[in-house]
Amino acid sequence: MHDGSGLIAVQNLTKQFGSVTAVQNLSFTVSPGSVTGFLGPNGAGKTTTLRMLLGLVKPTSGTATINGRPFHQLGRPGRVVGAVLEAQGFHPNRTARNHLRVYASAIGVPDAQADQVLGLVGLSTAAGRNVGGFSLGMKQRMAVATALLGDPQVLVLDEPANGLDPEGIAWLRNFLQSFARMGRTVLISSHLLAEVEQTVDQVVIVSRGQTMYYGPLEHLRQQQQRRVFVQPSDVGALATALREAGVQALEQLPDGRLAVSGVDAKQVADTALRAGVSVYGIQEEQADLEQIFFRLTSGQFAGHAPAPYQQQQGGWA
Ligand SMILES: Nc1ncnc2c1ncn2[C@@H]1O[C@H](COP(=O)(O)OP(=O)(O)OP(=O)(O)O)[C@@H](O)[C@H]1O
Repeated sequence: MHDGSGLIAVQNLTKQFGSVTAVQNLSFTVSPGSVTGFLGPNGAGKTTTLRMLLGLVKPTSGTATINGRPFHQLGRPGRVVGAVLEAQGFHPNRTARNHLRVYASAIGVPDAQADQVLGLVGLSTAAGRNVGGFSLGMKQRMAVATALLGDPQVLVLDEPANGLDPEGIAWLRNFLQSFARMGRTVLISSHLLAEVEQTVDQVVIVSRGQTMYYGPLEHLRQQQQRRVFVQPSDVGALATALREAGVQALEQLPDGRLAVSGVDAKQVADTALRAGVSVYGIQEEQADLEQIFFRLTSGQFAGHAPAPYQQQQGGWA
């Protein structure tokens, strides 16, 4: 039973807890048929935003709507949006099936739906087992199953990949992508880009309650300045030729290579050829999304880029 498009719209959303601004003027939309990653480091305001979307926290200003309505105005919200906000408290001595039946009755859907959603998350064979004995990955699947009970148009999951092993992450990815392909809407939060990189179509990256980037992950990658590392026979001559060609972002590395920003390898090689400089090696740097993510979200690095050619050991934070 779906009474709308499944569009999530967050507009100029702000939440102030006393002197703490948890969310500041946040805007984004999530369209049906896509999986959107809601990314940011711990404390960035992700959970607060999702709680406002789900009617659990009142915005200080701005709006968060599903199908154009705030949560409390959705007729039968359990049928419109399924959500998992935190690692769920499961009654350890209750079977998976019974746990789901309790929730099914709470949102007014038939008992049979419990077995239906267990099938969807691959837990049919564990239906009669106590949830207390489930692995973390199985509990995450149970949480997703609970969110699916009302056959919702919109799925909102807070850190669903948290604690999942690679197999669990692969399962989640396939599941969410096929759910979205049915024309439904999926919004998942994570503080780790790598965890959801393969799953999401677009991302909303937040830091300190504000949007840092909103759009397809691929555009983010493309926006980053490329760098070319070149090993020339004469660094000085190539640097001069590149400057004459209008390239200013050059740096000589201690190992004798030249790092050139904002051009591709072909342009550098052509310039070297014209200047009569031999090229012994040339390499284009692949933009590392994880590093881009850290640059966008780490306040520490907000005002300046890190020393360009230092080898990064174990991330930026
Ligand atoms: N009920 C509350 N009272 C006061 N401050 C709060 C409350 N809820 C959240 N905050 C603060 O708002 C900010 C954003 O928190 P939030 O939990 O939304 O971030 P998050 O991005 O979900 O982080 P995490 O990944 O750690 O869950 C933090 O500074 C947090 O301490």
